[in-house]
Amino acid sequence: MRIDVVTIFPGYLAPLREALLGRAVGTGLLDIAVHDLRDWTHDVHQAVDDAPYGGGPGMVMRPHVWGEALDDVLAADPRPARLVVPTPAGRPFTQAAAHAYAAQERLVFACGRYEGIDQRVVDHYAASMPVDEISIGDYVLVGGEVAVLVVVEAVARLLPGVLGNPRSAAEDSFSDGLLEGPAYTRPEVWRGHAVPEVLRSGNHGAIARWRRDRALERTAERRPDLIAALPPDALDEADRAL
Ligand SMILES: Nc1cc(-c2ccc3ccn(Cc4ccccc4)c3c2)n[nH]1
Repeated sequence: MRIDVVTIFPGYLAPLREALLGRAVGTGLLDIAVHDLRDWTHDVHQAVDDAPYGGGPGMVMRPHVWGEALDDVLAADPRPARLVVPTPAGRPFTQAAAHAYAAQERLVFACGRYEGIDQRVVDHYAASMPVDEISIGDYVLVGGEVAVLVVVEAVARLLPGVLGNPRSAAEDSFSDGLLEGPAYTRPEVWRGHAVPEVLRSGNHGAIARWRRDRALERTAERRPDLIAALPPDALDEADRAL
């Protein structure tokens, strides 16, 4: 998979070169290119923003610089691409979206700053390619870069060979629609807190049941919306007895 990121703060994307993702890039599983939007400005001030039409606070990113940048970035590789634009007003980015993105040959991320990017940029490219405006949560960031780090990590970990242990991607949170339950490791007792007995019993049936019960309890308590969204046949009799 090829990933391009266009931003006025390329340094913000440095973490993509670290650890797991860094190795994925090094082994050719992932090809990441970060581009400085200001490379496509022509004025001495390298202006990328201007006052919003209709008034209002802050500045908006000008369409023509984005158009020149995205035209060049898209033309640099023949693979079909999906343009992803983080914004507070976007559709929620979910694990399902991460799986959909992991199946893409190429993702191009446009990182806005200020009050966002002139809407005509999204409208223009949406006429010739898939474009997603996405939100990573109901809180307001200062720009799109952190959202891109989140999305790239969530997607890259699903790519075969990126994670050391492929099982965990298939069985992690949200894969069965529930939150992950509690996890424990040595020592058996830490500051007076013992590991739940069942986890040391070797009884795999009881362990699976206990883990499912803890995941159901946690999900019902913290994310009742996920319980409500489960398909009717998702909960068995033992689940309902909880
Ligand atoms: N989930 C999520 C995404 C963002 C996000 C993404 C891109 C940008 C570009 C500029 N801003 C700042 C901004 C503040 C207020 C209104 C509009 C834009 C961004 C915020 N915040 N929260």
